[in-house]
Amino acid sequence: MIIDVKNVHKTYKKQPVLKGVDMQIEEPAILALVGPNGAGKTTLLHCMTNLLPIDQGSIHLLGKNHANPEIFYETAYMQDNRVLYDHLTGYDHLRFITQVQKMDAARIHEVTEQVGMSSYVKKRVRAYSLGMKQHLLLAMALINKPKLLLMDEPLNGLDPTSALRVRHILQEIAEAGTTVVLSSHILGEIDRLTDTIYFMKDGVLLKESADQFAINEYAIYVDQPHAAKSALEEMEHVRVKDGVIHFDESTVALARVLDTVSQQGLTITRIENERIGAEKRYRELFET
Ligand SMILES: Nc1ncnc2c1ncn2[C@@H]1O[C@H](COP(=O)(O)OP(=O)(O)OP(=O)(O)O)[C@@H](O)[C@H]1O
Repeated sequence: MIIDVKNVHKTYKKQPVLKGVDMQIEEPAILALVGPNGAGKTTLLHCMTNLLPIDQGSIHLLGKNHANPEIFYETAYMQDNRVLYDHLTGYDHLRFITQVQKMDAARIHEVTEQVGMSSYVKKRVRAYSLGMKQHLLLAMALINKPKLLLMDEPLNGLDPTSALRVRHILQEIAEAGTTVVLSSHILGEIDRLTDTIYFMKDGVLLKESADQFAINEYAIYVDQPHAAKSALEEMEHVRVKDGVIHFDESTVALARVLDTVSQQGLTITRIENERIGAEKRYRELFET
């Protein structure tokens, strides 16, 4: 089993945070950990990697007890940037890991190219932006080619190009057999990465598959926005805003909207389609 978390409890002083968490992963996959601030996501990741002791339950990663330090030859944990040392360079951080893990230093060059930080790897971390620090943390997490990669908010502070690059890297390593667990508040990005979401609510994990709640949201742009409004505003579940026709495919058939548009003699100039899953379910679970 890749991840076997059983009935884990964790209380800080008198505040219970994890109240019987279970997570069993048998096949390589990308899994998202989602929940509001303070729900306990970081606490769970810290417990999984044994940075925090658990009060009750058991945790095994890649078949080994999580207290066995050998797990770090095959597991990586990308934490937030407080683990970085300002006065050291990115290279120093990576070199330290290759030395401890007895890896060839040539791997540093490979991984810095992969995450796109070659131009500043020799600069001190104090001169890094938030996004540059995220790149370094990612390089540190990937350098030992982990079979299991745990990531706390890896998309924080990334510009759209970097976020795209990270998404591609995660998809690539997942296809090659690495299991990735990432916590994130960027729900649109989660929808692009995975269908398997663990929502953390009231100290336990609810496993959900986006297949069951995702919707296909369409936005159709036409050449005569005013005509679109009068032709479609009567249609149930269709909204026309600023001349753009919006609807969710589970409530209105695409063909029906397209027929109406063409009957009115309108020309479609653009169609956008977005899968919305994590965000919709998040609202149902946490904003009631
Ligand atoms: N060292 C600590 N001592 C006491 N309480 C703590 C400690 N660390 C976290 N907590 C509390 O535990 C709860 C869960 O915190 P945690 O950081 O795990 O949440 P999170 O889901 O990762 O939140 P975020 O999305 O804001 O990162 C919070 O109420 C927090 O105040």
